[in-house]
Amino acid sequence: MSISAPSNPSGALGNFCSFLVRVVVVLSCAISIANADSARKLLQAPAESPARVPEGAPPVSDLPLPSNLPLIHKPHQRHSSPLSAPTVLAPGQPPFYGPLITSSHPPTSPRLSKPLMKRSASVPPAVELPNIAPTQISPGTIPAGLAEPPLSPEVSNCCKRDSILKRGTHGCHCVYPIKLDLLLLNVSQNPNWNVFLAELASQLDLLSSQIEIINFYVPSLSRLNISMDITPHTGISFSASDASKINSTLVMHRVHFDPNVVGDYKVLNLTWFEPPVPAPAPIVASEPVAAPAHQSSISTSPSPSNKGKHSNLILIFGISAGILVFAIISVLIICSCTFHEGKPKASPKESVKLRTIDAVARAGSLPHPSSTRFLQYEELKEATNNFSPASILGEGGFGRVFKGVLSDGTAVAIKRLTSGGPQGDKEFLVEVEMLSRLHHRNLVKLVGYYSSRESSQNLLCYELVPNGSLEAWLHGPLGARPILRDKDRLEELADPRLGGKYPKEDFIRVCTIAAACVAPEASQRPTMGEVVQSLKMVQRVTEYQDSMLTNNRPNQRQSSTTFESDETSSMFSSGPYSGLSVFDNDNISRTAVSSEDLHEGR
Ligand SMILES: Nc1ncnc2c1ncn2[C@@H]1O[C@H](COP(=O)(O)OP(=O)(O)OP(=O)(O)O)[C@@H](O)[C@H]1O
Repeated sequence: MSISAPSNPSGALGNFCSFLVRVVVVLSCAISIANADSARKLLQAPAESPARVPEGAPPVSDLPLPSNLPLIHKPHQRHSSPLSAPTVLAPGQPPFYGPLITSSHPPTSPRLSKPLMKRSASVPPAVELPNIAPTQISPGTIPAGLAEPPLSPEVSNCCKRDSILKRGTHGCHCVYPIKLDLLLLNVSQNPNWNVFLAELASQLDLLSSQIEIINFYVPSLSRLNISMDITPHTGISFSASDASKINSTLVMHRVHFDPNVVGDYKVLNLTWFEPPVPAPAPIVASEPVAAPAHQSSISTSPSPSNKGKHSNLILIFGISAGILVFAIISVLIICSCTFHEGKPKASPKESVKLRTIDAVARAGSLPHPSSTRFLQYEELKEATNNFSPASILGEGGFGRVFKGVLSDGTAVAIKRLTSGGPQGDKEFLVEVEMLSRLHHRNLVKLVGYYSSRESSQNLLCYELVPNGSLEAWLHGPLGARPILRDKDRLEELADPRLGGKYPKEDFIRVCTIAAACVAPEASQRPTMGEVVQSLKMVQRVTEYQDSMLTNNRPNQRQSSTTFESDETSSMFSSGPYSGLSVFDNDNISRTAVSSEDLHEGR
């Protein structure tokens, strides 16, 4: 019994799985690209949409904004995350004067604060302010009679960029200030600067000690441009809300100075410094210069806005990862199911057989054929009575053949092959595989086999042919040939049931053909085509003679064109029987045989 192997289900499955995996990979790529695009858009959003109100400054964005609202610059960009790139504090509200960038001030005093100097390198010059341009008076000088503002004497190089030394502290205690430039419009001849600072501080909810004048500039007689550093009372920088509050208080003119001291004011610039926030990755999607120079910005890092973007990104990546994992698991499940469906379901009996074959294959270390039964050596040994000489059927070129009966009652002929070595083992198994697939009614069926590399035993088990071989029947002592060679014994070959009632001439002709077929040498035997032609001639001669007898026209036999004789023909063209022609007297020509007969093989 053979077990049909599946038509390579693993190959088709492999192709299917590979297709699905490709689909998943393509989907993943698409998702990644989409994510990257989303991320890029999110990252670029602040720079591309400068008019967007930052979520990070709700106190400011909620405020009613005056037309001359100065914008706040975000000085720190070097270490800032792109998500904390400058955002606009006052969308669509251009300042009346434009911002007064510190760098546009003439370098007057060496006491300009260090952050101011540094920032001038990275911030482009701003809009010119013709109304407040200096006229006759040198910057940093003060007209006679005008009381000079008390400049902060403390300058230190120990602080980092944009930070300044906090006044009144020991050591290098640096803080990030808010820099404020005010244009005082009506400065008295002898203003009390302490009163000015006190008024400013109290109306900004600050302490006087938090404000220090670091520079001044006199554009005209009664006007004075004054630069101040506002330092945080606690911590090292102002919070976004504190900065926004100071900004809005100033620009909305909620601060009122004594008209006898400095008069009204205009806010020229307010810059809020904060410590750089270390970014996890050097993402510099939006450089500081990318922000419009005329717009101040306020940004915190991380601001709530950026947190929101981060959470959006995390959400997108999370969903994408989830989809990817789900797709991969689905593909694996589908592949697994398809693979199990593609497997042939062997019957219990076949399973046992396959297990046996597997076990033997493992033991014998050679792949064993699965298309026929693997028989146990013990069974074969028992069937042949331990390969006793009495069981021998015959011996061929590859070993002896023993007669036996298997445990299930099947009569078999067991051919025990002589060892052919390792190569012989391999060839044996190949042959078994081939023989097991050959099925024909004229071929002896292979029942099973046994093979062991260790014991060098290879046995084939065939169906038993009970009546002996053809050769024995033809050439053996009781066979046909000895009788055919003796004309006196030919009658022994005729079926006794005929009782001698048959055409004797025809019988002789058929015996002649049979004798030719069992010639000792193969080269002397006729081909099958010749045998068929000869038998047909025998039949036609008989029919012709019958017809002649029926019509009572015996002379027509000689004139028949069907069976014209060439006088040289004989029944067989070669061999010892070539001269023997039982048809000679009948003038039967081989050319009378129809062409279709010639195509019949041996
Ligand atoms: N299936 C069978 N049933 C009965 N007898 C068999 C069967 N197979 C072989 N024999 C006997 O065993 C003898 C040896 O057969 P085997 O097939 O080994 O050799 P061979 O066919 O005669 O020649 P070769 O070795 O060239 O194949 C045969 O002559 C026959 O008598």
